[in-house]
Amino acid sequence: MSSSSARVDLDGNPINPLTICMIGAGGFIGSHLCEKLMTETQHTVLAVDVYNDKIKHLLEPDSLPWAGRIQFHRLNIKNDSRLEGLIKCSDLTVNLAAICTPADYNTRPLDTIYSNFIDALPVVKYCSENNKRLIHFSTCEVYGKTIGSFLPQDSPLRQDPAYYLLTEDTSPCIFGSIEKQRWSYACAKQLIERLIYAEGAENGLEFTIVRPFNWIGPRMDFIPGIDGPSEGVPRVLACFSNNLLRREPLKLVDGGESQRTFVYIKDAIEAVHLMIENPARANGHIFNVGNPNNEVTVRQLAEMMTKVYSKVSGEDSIETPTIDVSSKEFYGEGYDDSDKRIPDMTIINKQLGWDPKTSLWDLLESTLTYQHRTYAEAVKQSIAKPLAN
Ligand SMILES: NC(=O)c1ccc[n+]([C@@H]2O[C@H](COP(=O)([O-])OP(=O)(O)OC[C@H]3O[C@@H](n4cnc5c(N)ncnc54)[C@H](O)[C@@H]3O)[C@@H](O)[C@H]2O)c1
Ligand SMILES: O=c1ccn([C@@H]2O[C@H](COP(=O)(O)OP(=O)(O)O[C@H]3OC[C@](O)(CO)[C@H]3O)[C@@H](O)[C@H]2O)c(=O)[nH]1
Repeated sequence: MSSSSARVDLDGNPINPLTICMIGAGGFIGSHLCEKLMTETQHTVLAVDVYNDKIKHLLEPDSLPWAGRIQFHRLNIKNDSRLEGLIKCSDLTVNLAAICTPADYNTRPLDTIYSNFIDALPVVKYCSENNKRLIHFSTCEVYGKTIGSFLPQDSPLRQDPAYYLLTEDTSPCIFGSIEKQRWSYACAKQLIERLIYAEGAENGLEFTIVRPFNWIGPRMDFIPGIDGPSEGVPRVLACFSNNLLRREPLKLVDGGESQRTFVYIKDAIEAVHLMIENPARANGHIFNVGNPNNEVTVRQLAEMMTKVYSKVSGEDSIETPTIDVSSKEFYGEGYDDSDKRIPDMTIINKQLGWDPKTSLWDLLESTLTYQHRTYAEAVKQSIAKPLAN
């Protein structure tokens, strides 16, 4: 779609081109958000990250239709004095930068806490001091475990949505004990949310907080040994994709009984786009962004991915498609898990009229088609190499 000055917001007001400082623009969500802003709007993006592999296709060649509207700034926000200048010359800052892979939360808790709390502090401060709007990415993990998970297994109350539905302004945040270092991430995210909220209340910071519920799609994380470390453990979509590409059983942590709702990245990006262009409706709000209709256990996810991958690759599935592993074996000491995550969509629907559209089967079909096209050949070669030596 071509962008035009006639575009209007949800209240019929013309949308003026913005300059957006996007921190973490080189990651999974950032790459899709940059793509959306380049192809469908006239906004300019100052893309900040330490990596740019996932947005290279948007940065060059110079003949791209949006050339001049996206600039990459390779900087680490931990220690770079250029950050304040970039925030100052933007209308809006979107902060996506974080360590956000569960394998790191209990094994690198200090890096996790620094990344998700300490490193975000200057971003909040510069936005507040310079009267700049901030959209900050938090997580559904701030809810932790559901109230329902503490009820007896056979309690009929477990079926009552009041005991499991996660609502921005009423649900409690329930984390495990301190030695369960899994919660280092959720706790750091919760504290930065509280700080942003306090900056809004005391100093008038215009903010929106996003709580993503398992956004998945192409370019998520990495395939170990291909475009990431061989021993690295990415999030579940990439772990299972890697197993399917290598024709290995998918590993189900603690029986694969945890439940998740998965939303297609392209649906979720629509929601962020609406937040960017409708500040009067988005400011001061915390938004769940997920797809309550796409709930599965991790075991069901594994089964569905196996079927979809067979369809898109034309390969039969292996004889033993899944195996069970303990969380201690897979993630190490201090891992814990959220039992169930269903987002209440009332607030985002009321404020922005947003609803997710894509079914889990359809989103897996397009994502696994991408995974197969992008990685199958490289994985085959990496498997063949040691044999050839
Ligand atoms: N993908 C999801 O489903 C999901 C769910 C919950 C929360 N989130 C949150 O959304 C945000 C983006 O997630 P994502 O899935 O795109 O993750 P990602 O890891 O793909 O992207 C994060 C990006 O931030 C960059 N970054 C990290 N530290 C940096 C630093 N100090 N300086 C500069 N750049 C830095 C990384 O290089 C990376 O490119 C994170 O804050 C995450 O906690 C995502
Ligand atoms: O090979 C595997 C990998 C994972 N699991 C289990 O799948 C569940 C989901 O895991 P994952 O996608 O890695 O992450 P979480 O949903 O637990 O946490 C994320 O949610 C949002 C975010 O904040 C950022 O993305 C992050 O914290 C889980 O139960 C794993 O144990 C598996 O069985 N096999």
